[in-house]
Amino acid sequence: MDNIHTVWTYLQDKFKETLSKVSYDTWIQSASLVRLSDNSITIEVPSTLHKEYWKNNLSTKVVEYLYEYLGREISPLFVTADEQATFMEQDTNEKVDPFTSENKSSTLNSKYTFDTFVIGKGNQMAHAAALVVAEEPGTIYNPLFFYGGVGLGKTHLMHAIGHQYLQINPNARIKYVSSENFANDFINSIQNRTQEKFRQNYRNVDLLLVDDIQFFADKEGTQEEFFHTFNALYDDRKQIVLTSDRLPNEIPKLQERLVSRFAWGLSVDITPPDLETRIAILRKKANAEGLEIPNDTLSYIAGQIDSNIRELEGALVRVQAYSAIQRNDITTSLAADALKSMIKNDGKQNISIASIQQKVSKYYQISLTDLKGKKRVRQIVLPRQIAMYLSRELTSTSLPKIGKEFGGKDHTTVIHAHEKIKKLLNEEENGEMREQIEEIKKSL
Ligand SMILES: Nc1ncnc2c1ncn2[C@@H]1O[C@H](COP(=O)(O)OP(=O)(O)OP(=O)(O)O)[C@@H](O)[C@H]1O
Repeated sequence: MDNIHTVWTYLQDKFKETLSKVSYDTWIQSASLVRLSDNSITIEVPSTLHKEYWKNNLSTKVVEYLYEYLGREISPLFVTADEQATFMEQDTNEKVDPFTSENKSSTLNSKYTFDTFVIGKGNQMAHAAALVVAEEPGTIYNPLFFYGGVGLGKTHLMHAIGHQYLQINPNARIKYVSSENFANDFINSIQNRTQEKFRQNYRNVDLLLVDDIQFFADKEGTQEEFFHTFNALYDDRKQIVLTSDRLPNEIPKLQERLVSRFAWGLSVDITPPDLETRIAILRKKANAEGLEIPNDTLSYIAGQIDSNIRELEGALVRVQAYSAIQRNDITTSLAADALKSMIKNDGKQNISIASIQQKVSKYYQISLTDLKGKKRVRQIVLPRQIAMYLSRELTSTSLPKIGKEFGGKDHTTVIHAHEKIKKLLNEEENGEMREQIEEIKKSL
């Protein structure tokens, strides 16, 4: 039977024969075959830039090669890692790919393993807890709860637990889902009167991984259902792993009984990586993709992107693509050029948090010390939240870093401020506030 690995190896070999080394390294090495069915395949690529390239330059070849190998016409679909994550979640309840023998792990991203995870100060404890849970599930830390800012490796660790668990128990039933997909599955099951199937799907598993549970906020029916799912699995001593961008008690409108259950196990935060860890992550990614990048260039890139690992990876992809397009080796000056255009593209590089703070404090006539301080009076709190909102909207700075710039506040305070101002701006009666914010923006 055709196996996803052999088909991918065949395609890789064919491309190796026809492409130059640098093209092969840039486009093929960075991709992976994530799904194979009777008449289609899905290839995961690192970015939209790669996706366009595959579509325009490589897709005809894929069809041709697969026809040669499989004797039938197969249409290729290209997805970025983010899109793939969504597909995976949507797919978990339904199809079983007849061509792979790895159905149990089909919901796990093969790149997110313990082997590819770099340990640093900010994630050491989370990593250790993840390993314990993978090896002794359902006993010591149940549930295991990871929380922290965007793109810091929570999902990666979750998948790593799944892979490790499967390695030890090859027949284990594992389910990975985002909280949004859990909610969608639940709603669909009500609409289609398939609630029993839904329950079986979620309760007959050995390991349940639920990502981004902050999106349970405000979804009462889903919380109710999740409460029962949680209880059934917990009583059965099945391991549950959850992630969120904040602690359970900071998730608005999360039922108290869920908050308290989530606290039964272990909650561990993941904080942004220091420079050394960022360099180590870049080095590992570069090695995995067979890229030769001098150490000073790796340090340069790591120095530019200082908090979010997803962005750090994006920067590496950009540098890699830039070098392939320019047909030049990767050097620090090439990286600087590549990243300059990246930063220019999102238009966020020129505005600093300090300038936002200055303009906002001047506009509302409060001191900078108050703006960054802890006073809770309305005349100060609102400008402070507006300044945080603008910092999030107009700069690429991570949430924890914004919090730090505002007198060492937690990233959840920034999330809260951003959400609050966004909501106020959407309310019709707040026209005056919209104008004020526009005026501040113009002055920046
Ligand atoms: N310590 C690490 N070592 C290697 N790669 C990492 C590490 N941490 C994160 N990454 C990589 O960074 C990217 C983002 O990580 P991930 O998706 O796990 O973040 P997250 O915390 O779940 O973010 P979000 O809150 O947006 O869901 C992934 O490609 C992941 O492989």
